[in-house]
Amino acid sequence: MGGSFNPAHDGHRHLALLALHQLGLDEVWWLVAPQNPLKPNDGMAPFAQRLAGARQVARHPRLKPSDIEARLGTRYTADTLRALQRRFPTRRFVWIMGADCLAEFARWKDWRNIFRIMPVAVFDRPSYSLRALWSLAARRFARVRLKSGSARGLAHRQSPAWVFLHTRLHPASATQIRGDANQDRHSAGKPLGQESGG
Ligand SMILES: Nc1ncnc2c1ncn2[C@@H]1O[C@H](COP(=O)(O)OP(=O)(O)OP(=O)(O)O)[C@@H](O)[C@H]1O
Ligand SMILES: O=C(O)c1ccc[n+]([C@@H]2O[C@H](COP(=O)([O-])O)[C@@H](O)[C@H]2O)c1
Repeated sequence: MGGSFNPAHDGHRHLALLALHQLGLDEVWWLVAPQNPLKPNDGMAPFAQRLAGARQVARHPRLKPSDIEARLGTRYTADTLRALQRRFPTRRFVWIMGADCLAEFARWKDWRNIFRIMPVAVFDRPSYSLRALWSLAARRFARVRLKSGSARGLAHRQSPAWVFLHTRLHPASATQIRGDANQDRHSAGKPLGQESGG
């Protein structure tokens, strides 16, 4: 699974543990993205800080935050996944993401080929399931969507193949955490009693 992890939070851990168990994986690698090509650089914490945060949140021997995307020198997921397969030819990979990513997948570079490079597992996330399932990507690849009962063997399927898993939801979001932190900083600068509102 890839992410900005700006910052890492329990929603990432929730997603990774669901993927580990429901897909029957050996490990879940957290590819800390040097820079999401669709997100502004502004407000993005330094890479080392985001990686350190991911390591603190993961706290599990089989969840592996990694700087490999920075070392591979790739920025787009399609390039990263091809490079991973070249570097680890005997491993079987699954690309894991939350429903919000599927909802906007058609904006990613070479997104059709991501489905062809390796199997994809999408996990539900509060308020995104309808948008994800009606997205261009979901409709375009509807014929190769597997039933959720096939999730366990997904890593061994021929791509394109993907699943959408309706699972327990986790409300955490980095946008909200950054918003709360800004609010706290803002309130801290105000006289007592004026922390919220005007
Ligand atoms: N609460 C969650 N439930 C399920 N998946 C999640 C959750 N939070 C993040 N993810 C997934 O983790 C991956 C990395 O997410 P990311 O680092 O962008 O966190 P985020 O909370 O979505 O950040 P932001 O709000 O800045 O977009 C993505 O695939 C995203 O869909
Ligand atoms: O390849 C792309 O065009 C692309 C566009 C948007 C996001 N991504 C990747 O999707 C992952 C999730 O990104 P984010 O910022 O939502 O956590 C992360 O690995 C990004 O590099 C990739």
